[in-house]
Amino acid sequence: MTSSGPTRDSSPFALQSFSYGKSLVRLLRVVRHTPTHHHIVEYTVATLLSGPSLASSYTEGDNSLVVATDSQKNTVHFLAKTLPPEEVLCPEKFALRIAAHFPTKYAHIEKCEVEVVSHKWSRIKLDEAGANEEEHSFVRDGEEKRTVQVVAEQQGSDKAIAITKLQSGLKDLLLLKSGGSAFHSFLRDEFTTLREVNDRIFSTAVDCRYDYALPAASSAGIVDSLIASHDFDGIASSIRQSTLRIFSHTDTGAAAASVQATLHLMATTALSAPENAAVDSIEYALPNKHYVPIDLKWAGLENMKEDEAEVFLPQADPSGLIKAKVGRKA
Ligand SMILES: O=c1[nH]c(=O)c2[nH]c(=O)[nH]c2[nH]1
Repeated sequence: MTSSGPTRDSSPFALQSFSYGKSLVRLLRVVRHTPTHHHIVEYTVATLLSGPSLASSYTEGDNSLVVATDSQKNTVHFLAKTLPPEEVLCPEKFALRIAAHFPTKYAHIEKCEVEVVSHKWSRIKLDEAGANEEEHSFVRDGEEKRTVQVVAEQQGSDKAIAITKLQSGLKDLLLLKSGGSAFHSFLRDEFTTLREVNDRIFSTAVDCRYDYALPAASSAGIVDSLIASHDFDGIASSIRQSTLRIFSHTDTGAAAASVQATLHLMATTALSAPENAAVDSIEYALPNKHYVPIDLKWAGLENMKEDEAEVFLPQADPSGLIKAKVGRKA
């Protein structure tokens, strides 16, 4: 292919940043522990590659160093088939292996960014006590997802691999409490119409991300050592549980004053748990999905007192959005 544009030297423009890859790579992996007892994971994966020598693919139409996005997709599927089952079943371990693969295999790929989204499949439980767990039958019991973002980069003259980002998360976890949430004593001026409430509905879709502490420098076997030394599934479950606990139990006191205060308690509780010591910082984005009492005065019915109302209108938009990141002090 010939380039029709000006050459790099004569161009008044500079390529300032670039990366390319495949998004929405989907897969389901079945692990057959026995012919009938299975584990499954369903992932949506994205890869993004970059490195200075790939600039010519943009500026000169030179594809000679381009690892095709189709090949990136094939690599994800190959690793899903060939990695040890315990690594594929854990989204963090799978993302680390994919991210390290590209800058390890290709000397000119300096950086790989990977995102893995894990969709929820739970083993079907047919009796209340959960004793009767189906061996290879699963249910999509909610839209919540685990997420992982990893960045692997070559460092130094020996191009050793460093992991410069390992961020896990939880998103689309839809929660609602029908009481035990307040919002009052906020700034009032000529723009204020909101009534103060001591009790209201609080609903949110939790978006939570947490960063793992990482060694500053690259080191041989960094991915192996991260995989061996972290209980990623245990940490994900601890953070999910503490998020649910704070959401449910924060009915009174300072942490119940607002979504802001509840969010802060969620974050500090997660960081305080000894099992989460490997987590450096945690951030939440909590929409405040509004439900407003419906006026039924036309029928002679009182339904407008926030703590006595029984029929509410879910509001599609707008919603509040409360965000914060909390880290450990140095
Ligand atoms: O918890 C809340 N925080 C706010 O900042 C806010 N603003 C608002 O209108 N409602 C709420 N609720």
